[in-house]
Amino acid sequence: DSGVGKTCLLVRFKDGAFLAGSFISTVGIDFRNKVLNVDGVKVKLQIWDTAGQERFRSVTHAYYRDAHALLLLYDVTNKASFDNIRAWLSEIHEYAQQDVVLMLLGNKADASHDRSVRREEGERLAKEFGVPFMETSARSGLNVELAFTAIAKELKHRSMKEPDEPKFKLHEYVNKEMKTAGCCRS
Ligand SMILES: Nc1nc2c(ncn2[C@@H]2O[C@H](COP(=O)(O)OP(=O)(O)OP(=O)(O)O)[C@@H](O)[C@H]2O)c(=O)[nH]1
Repeated sequence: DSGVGKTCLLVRFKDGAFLAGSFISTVGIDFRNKVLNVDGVKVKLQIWDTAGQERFRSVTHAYYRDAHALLLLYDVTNKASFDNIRAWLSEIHEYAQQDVVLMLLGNKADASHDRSVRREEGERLAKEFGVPFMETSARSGLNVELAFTAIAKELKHRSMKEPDEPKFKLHEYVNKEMKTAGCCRS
């Protein structure tokens, strides 16, 4: 949805900074590239930042088809954005590739006073749909690197398919990383 923090999350990942100040809603679509080193291999991520506003829906639909991965965000301070996740998931099933890598993110985890969606609710929804889940914060940086790195690892493993290499398991990787970091790394 609009305002959940998609642009801020991407800017935090790309530039390591938080876009404070007034909220400038994305018009249509935007993108940023970032090159990551994944286990000694350079992986270039081209990350599309969609507009959450309803009036841009037809523009954003066009980009689902070519996406290798989708990060689906809601805002933990905005219950409606959480409730809308089911509708976004059905859009994804309609427009995206069947084997698209999906991850559910509950953003603005820093905003504890305004929280209206508990972490357990996010976990439950993610489990229901079989997608990895974590809470993030573009403001504090919580789990931002982890979310994008996990996606990059999955995409790298899919594209390289080394015969002797064990299959990368995104779910397990995310759960393990969250546990070792006590779920709260920035
Ligand atoms: N507290 C807090 N505020 C955040 C966080 N991420 C984004 N915001 C604020 O939420 C507002 C919206 O952020 P954007 O990143 O522009 O939202 P968006 O999802 O890209 O919105 P659209 O472009 O309209 O789809 C801004 O005022 C941000 O400062 C966060 O992690 N914590």
